[in-house]
Amino acid sequence: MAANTVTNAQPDGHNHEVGVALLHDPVQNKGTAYTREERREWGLEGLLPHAVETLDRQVERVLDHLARVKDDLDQYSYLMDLEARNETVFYKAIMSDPKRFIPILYDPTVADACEAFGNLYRRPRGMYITRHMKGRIAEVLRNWPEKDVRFVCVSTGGRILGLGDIGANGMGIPIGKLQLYTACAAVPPKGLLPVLLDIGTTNEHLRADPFYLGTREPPVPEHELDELTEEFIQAVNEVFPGICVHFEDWKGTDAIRMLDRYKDKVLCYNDDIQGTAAVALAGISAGLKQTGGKLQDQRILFLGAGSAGLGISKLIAAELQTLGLSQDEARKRIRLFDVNGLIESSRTDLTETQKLWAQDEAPSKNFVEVVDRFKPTVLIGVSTKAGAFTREVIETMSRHTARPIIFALSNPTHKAECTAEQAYTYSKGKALFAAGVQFDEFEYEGKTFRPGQANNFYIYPAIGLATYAARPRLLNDECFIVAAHATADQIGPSLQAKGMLFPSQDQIVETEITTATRIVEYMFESGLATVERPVEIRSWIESLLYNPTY
Ligand SMILES: O=C([O-])CC(=O)C(=O)O
Ligand SMILES: [Mg+2]
Repeated sequence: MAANTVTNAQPDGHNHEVGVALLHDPVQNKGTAYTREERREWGLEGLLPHAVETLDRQVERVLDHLARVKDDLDQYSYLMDLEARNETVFYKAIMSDPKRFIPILYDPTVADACEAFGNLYRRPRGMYITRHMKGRIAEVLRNWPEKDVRFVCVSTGGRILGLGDIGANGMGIPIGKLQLYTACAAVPPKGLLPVLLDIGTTNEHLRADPFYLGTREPPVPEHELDELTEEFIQAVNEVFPGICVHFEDWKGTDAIRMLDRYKDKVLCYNDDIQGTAAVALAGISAGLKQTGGKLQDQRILFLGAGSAGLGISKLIAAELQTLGLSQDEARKRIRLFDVNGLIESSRTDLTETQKLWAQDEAPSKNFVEVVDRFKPTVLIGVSTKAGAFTREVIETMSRHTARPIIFALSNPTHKAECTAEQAYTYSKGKALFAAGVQFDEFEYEGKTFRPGQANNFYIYPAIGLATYAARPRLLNDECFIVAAHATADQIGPSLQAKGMLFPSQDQIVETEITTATRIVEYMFESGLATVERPVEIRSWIESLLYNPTY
């Protein structure tokens, strides 16, 4: 019995479990791949079936099983269990076919997983920090077994995808986002920590649900959230020095406030603001390469003026200023329209950030009228209003512009402002279209259209890999602009000919390494990096990558 509980110290200082404990450690476990010698050495004899398998055979079994599971959410659950048993097989399987597995691990399936979080729950993952731990957050973080944590992805659950406030059910998002650091950019999974900052929820339905696993209280007031976040930021930096904080899916106003407060003080970023902005900029740049237009000549209209819309506007304006426009001129190229109508200077309900975008012009609550008046060449939906890009909206836009660029970014699928089919049909095949989720190819009048997926997963894993390698002091907007251009530059002539706005997902790891290389070059040039500059950046980055193998 004793052999099953003792651990053996390894030369690297880590303990090598033995016996059943070894089979229950997902990082070390090799399952049926243990050789006969290893089985003898680690007390595993009799605990495994006879066959000794290769990693490839183990992966084949997983793929064979998944091919027979019809329901995406069942596939998701199977994969989560696999990760909890054997991390190597899990990553090897999903990295063997990222295009197939991104929609399972992540958007749109992760949306269903979050909504059913309390029902699907099997075992804890990541950390849950609540208001009750106030004053003791550092102590609580020390319960995490890994000491060299490099990224914490933290959500309050306050605005999960387009689903609104789902409180602690939102934990699926930090988990999924960090899995994509590894699946899309080969960032080693060991130092990735998902955190749900459980501040309560406005969602009364969930608070009354017997299976709900979060605090059943309304959210803490703003000043208390700010205190809790301040303590959290200090604590993660104290317990895990050099950590990068990735903010994800906070309520919009909280997201903007926290990013403004921390971006110049600690290593952090907000994926919904900066990652989404960069992917939108990448898509617009790629679209303009196809239409031959220039960014400074575009008129860009947003439906939705929350953290994503404001983040994209800010990044586009920053880019326009580098092209020579004044701040004023840059802002004039952009309009935002939200639930209360056009953002213009007579509005009295605007936040400080929204006011920056208010022009002196006639108020309007009619979106089609604004489309007709402003004549956008680029239309971006970040509203969570499914179907808001109606036939009338798209037809009106198409009357004024030869190749309308239309991005329906709200997700999951049932929140998108329009479908690919609608964008192509209403624009009579003229639209360059992308959505936050992947829509199928669509055939219109004999031509096949390939919708893009304008999702921040093209950006944040590369930002993660660059940060992992260069350990920058801070991340600034320029890092995201570099990421956007690096992404757009990877759509070669053959992809452009097919109307593609984003690189193919089949080679996503290669793509993101290329993007990360450009970001790291910028980090060295700008003095953000804190490590010594290697002679050859790309091969150095490649030497740091996670490779799922035994
Ligand atoms: O997760 C995604 O697909 C994009 C995203 O960050 C969000 O919608 O909050
Ligand atoms: Mg998000």
